[in-house]
Amino acid sequence: MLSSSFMARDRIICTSCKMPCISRANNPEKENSKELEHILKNIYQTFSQSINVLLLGTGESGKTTICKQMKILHINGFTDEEKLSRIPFIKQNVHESIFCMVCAASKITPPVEVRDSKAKQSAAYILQIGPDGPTEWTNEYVDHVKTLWADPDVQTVFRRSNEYQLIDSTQQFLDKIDEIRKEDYMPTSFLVRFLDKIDEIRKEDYMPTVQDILFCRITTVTISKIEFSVKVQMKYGGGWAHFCMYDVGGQRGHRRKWISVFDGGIQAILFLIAASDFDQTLREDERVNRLKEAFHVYEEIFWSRFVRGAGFLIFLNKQDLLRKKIESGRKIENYFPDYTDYKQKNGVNQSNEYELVKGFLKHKITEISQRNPDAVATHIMKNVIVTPAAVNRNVYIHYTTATDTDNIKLVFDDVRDLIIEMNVQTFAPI
Ligand SMILES: Nc1nc2c(ncn2[C@@H]2O[C@H](COP(=O)(O)OP(=O)(O)OP(=O)(O)O)[C@@H](O)[C@H]2O)c(=O)[nH]1
Ligand SMILES: [Mg+2]
Repeated sequence: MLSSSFMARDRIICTSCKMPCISRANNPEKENSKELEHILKNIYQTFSQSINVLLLGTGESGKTTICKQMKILHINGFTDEEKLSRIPFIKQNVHESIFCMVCAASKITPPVEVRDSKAKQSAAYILQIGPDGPTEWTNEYVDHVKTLWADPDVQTVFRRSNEYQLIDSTQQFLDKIDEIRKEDYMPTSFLVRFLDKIDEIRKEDYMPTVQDILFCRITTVTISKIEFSVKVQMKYGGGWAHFCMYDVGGQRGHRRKWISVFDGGIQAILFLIAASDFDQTLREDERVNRLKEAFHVYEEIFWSRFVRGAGFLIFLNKQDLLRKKIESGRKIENYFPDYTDYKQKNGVNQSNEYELVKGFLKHKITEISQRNPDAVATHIMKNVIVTPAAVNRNVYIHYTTATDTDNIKLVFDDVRDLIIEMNVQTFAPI
């Protein structure tokens, strides 16, 4: 938690004026002090200019999902028009999931044979459609998808999804069909969580829910910007802080565009790492472990001279999936052998494996952030990194589930205060 001297205790907010809005503390001793003048000036400056936050992280770490959450939390959610515009992506995600599993069945080692004759027919049908999906969602198509998803062999392929590239929202989209079919089905956002909504999705009047949108993966975004204002209350003043959040593509091919965003003056970086990625490989290079790549990229960005002045926050994201994996017996030490050593040192009084893994990932990040700059190698982004700058900054780590609005609301409240605090300190005298 934060230990800032600027954190809200005496909440003094001026309600009559618009942004930027600063009120003075009603404290006669302090009011005239130089220190208070200085603090107020710094707060004023922070509030009167936009705070640029850059979301970074490798492909599918959850950056776009965080932006969608900011829209829900700070900009009245999505309009009907925006929701409707997501339908093609949702349909594409459903097809991508099922097509991908059918293809993977014969390719993984050992392969999985789909034995049921009906499911076999469905698999052939889906394969013959190809990766782009059907031009129209007919009943025939939907029935084939459902047959496959219900098939135990396809479920086996699904459980082995770390051995090939499957999008994370697969289960959410495909699971819920039966629920939705029920007579007493209430389409609350909780129930409608993108599970096997396929019956629903094919309908002419289908309107995606916020949860559908959160779980929908949109591959086309390379750089997008979202602007919002949040109310901030601090000890000596408060007001509306204006945030500009930049969402960039995270796959290797997109990373060279990151530099153009750095040039705009970035006050804070939210670096996302999909914690559940430990047993998966990159979509763009199946020889490379996803989590190892995330750590490499983190290292390069952390030491980059381009972001020297920026505050740094790390989201260890996809905690829901990490927990599921660990609780189902997946072993992180098979991919990160140093976990065994960490466990021996730290696991004595710790029976909860998931908590230990969380601690281990945090430890890895701390280790990277404390490395001797001279030892920092450059990997993928060698054109961006010049000389590692002398960086002296704290590293703040949050465990997040980007698809959970409540979780992100809580985390962002902390992050907001921290970013403001970092920026107020930027103006402080040395
Ligand atoms: N279960 C779960 N799924 C998540 C979480 N965060 C993101 N996802 C899903 O992961 C997929 C990728 O998320 P995105 O937000 O598109 O990732 P990104 O970082 O923008 O990816 P690129 O744009 O390719 O760099 C989407 O299907 C999201 O719904 C999470 O915390 N839990
Ligand atoms: Mg994205």
